[in-house]
Amino acid sequence: MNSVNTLKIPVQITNLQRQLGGQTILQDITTQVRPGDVVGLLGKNGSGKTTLLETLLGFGAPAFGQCQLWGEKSTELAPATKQRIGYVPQRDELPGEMTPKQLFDLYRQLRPEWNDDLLKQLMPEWELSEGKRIRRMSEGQKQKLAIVLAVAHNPDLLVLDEPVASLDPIARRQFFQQLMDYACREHTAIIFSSHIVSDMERIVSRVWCLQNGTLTCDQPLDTLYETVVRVDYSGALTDKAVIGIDQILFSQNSPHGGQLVIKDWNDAKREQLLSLGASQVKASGLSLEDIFLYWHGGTYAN
Ligand SMILES: Nc1ncnc2c1ncn2[C@@H]1O[C@H](COP(=O)(O)OP(=O)(O)OP(=O)(O)O)[C@@H](O)[C@H]1O
Repeated sequence: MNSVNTLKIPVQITNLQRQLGGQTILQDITTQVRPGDVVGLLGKNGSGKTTLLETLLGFGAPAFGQCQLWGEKSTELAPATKQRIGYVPQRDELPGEMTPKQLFDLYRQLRPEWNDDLLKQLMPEWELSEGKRIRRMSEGQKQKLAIVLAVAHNPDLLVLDEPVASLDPIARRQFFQQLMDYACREHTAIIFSSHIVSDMERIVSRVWCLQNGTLTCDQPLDTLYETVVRVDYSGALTDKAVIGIDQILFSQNSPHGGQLVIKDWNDAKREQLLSLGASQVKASGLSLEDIFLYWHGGTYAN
């Protein structure tokens, strides 16, 4: 890739390995995020999501490989490049003794692209008061304020680590609607992690899935829907025969028929099933939540 191209790519991660406390937390991650991409980062507790988001933002150096934002090494970003980023950390890092108004006054000085119009729209929409001390706010109110602060300077890259964990269902819906409007309007690259997969499904264009620090899925959401499917079939397919089919995430077989969940579903796999003795092969789509559950072993999937 030439340097002109990397300048246009908000996030480029190459062969990333990160170690913490002598342990390898992230390994072999190579991926990128382009302008307008909305990436949903999924993974079980402890799979490395926060570590990945913090590393790509330059809060800590990789043991191997690198993260670049618009062609600059994340750990050595120029001040002007930092201004292009909005970040909502997983833990509340707001100064409790300040009010939102005092914070806004401060940020307005520091951030040239500060957007007071957006603030005027978001504060009442989210029922936030400018004069209330932050330490007196509820967790959800603080989370909303952190989101407002992250978007109010019109960033080109927005990174949100569990941004909706404390929000009520109405606020969550509002947040996703606003994020969607924002992404369409500004062509901003967005990466966010969440355990609420059904919400994520409404908005993401791409899915990253981390398993023990490895990116095992990095695909457009549409591709996932098309290629990870539940297959119902009639006929006697033995467990032994099923083992010969690549990328099976789940299987339940009886002498009369059965059900499989398969990755990378395509016509060749359909033919393979037919040649093994299956008939009436019918593939149907899955929700992102079910895809995620099957991807992790399927124990609790429907
Ligand atoms: N400073 C640290 N030193 C050693 N290990 C750490 C440190 N920070 C995190 N880890 C470990 O790294 C792994 C990944 O943690 P991380 O917080 O990135 O996971 P996560 O996917 O964000 O989890 P969750 O969904 O619970 O927020 C965990 O096993 C955690 O214990």
